[in-house]
Amino acid sequence: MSSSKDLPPFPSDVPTAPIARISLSDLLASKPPACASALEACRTHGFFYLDLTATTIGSSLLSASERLLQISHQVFDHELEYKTKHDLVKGVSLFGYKRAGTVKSTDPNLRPDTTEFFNVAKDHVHGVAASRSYPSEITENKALFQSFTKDAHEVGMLILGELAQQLGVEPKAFQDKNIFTKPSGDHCRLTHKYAHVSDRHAIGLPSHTDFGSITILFNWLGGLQIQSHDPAKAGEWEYVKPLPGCAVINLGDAMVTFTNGVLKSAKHRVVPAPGAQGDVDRYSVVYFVRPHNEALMETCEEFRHLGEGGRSRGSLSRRGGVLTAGSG
Ligand SMILES: O=C(O)CCC(=O)C(=O)O
Ligand SMILES: [Fe+2]
Repeated sequence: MSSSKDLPPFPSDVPTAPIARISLSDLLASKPPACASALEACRTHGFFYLDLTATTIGSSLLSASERLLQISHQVFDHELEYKTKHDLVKGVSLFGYKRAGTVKSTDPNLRPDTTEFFNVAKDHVHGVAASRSYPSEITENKALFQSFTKDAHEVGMLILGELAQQLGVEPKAFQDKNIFTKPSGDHCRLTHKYAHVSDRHAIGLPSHTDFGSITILFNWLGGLQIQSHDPAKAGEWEYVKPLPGCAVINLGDAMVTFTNGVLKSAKHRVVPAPGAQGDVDRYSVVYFVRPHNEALMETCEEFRHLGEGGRSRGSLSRRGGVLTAGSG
C-alpha cells in the first residue's frame, strides 16, 4: 500500500455503529449543539467522530497522521530482530515496541493478538524526560512527532474543557489532570496489524478500554468495533467505519473515575477489516491523553454525591498514601 488513497472501500452492506459526528470547528466556536452532542456521546457510547476539516489545527493533524502512516510502513517493515531491540518492558515502561502475539488475560478466549505497535512517549519527544531508544524513522522525524502530540493534546484539552462546561463543573477540572508539560504516560502509538487472508477470525486487539482520559485515533481501514447500545442487539459488536477527514475520539477509564461513571469508557476491539479490506495490512495512529503522573485518580468533588466515590481502574500507583496516575 503506497498511500491511504489506494485502499479497498469499506463494504456498503456491513452494519456500523451509530456514533455521532461532531465538528471541531463548531467545538472551537463553543456552538451549543456541538457541545451538547459531545456530552451526549460521552455519556452513552463514550465514542464519537471528530470532523477535523475546516480548522487549522485539524488540518495539520490530518496531514501529520498521513505522514505518520508512511513512517509506520517503514518502521514495521524492519526485521523483527531490529524492532525487538526497542522492546517495551512490561511493568516497567509503556514506551517502545510490543510485538504481535500477546495474550491479554482479560480476553475470555485467550487468543494471541495480531497487532504490533510502537508507543512513542510525549515526554521523550518534548524533552520532559530522558528518552529511550526508538527506530531511526522515529528519531529522525522528531519534529513531526512533536507537532502531532502537541496538536492532538490540544484537541483533547479542548474536548475536556467543553465537557467540564457542559457538566457545569470547574472549567479546568479535567484539563488540570492532563497537563502537557508535566511527566505523564501521554503517547503516540503506531499500530500495524497483518492482513489475515486465511484467518478471518484472528483478533487484532482483544476487547479493552483505554486507561487514560481521551484517545484520538486515526485509522484508514475498518476493524475497530464497539458494542451496540441498542437493547435489541444485546451488546453485539459493531464496526466503527473510518470516515475521511475525521478522527475517532473515545474516553478512557480515567474519565470514568473523575466523573464517578457519568462519562463512559466503552469497550472496543480490533478484528480483521470487513470485505476486501481484510486482505491488506492495517495501520492506525493514536494519541493517548493520560493524566499526568501526579494527578490524583479520584472522583472530582462535584460527582462524589453520586455514591461510591473515587472508583479507579487500571494500573495506578500510590504516592504518600494517595492514588496518582504515575506508573511508579
Ligand atoms: O487501531 C484501532 O483502530 C484501535 C486501536 C486501539 O484501540 C488502541 O490502540 O488502544
Ligand atoms: Fe484502545
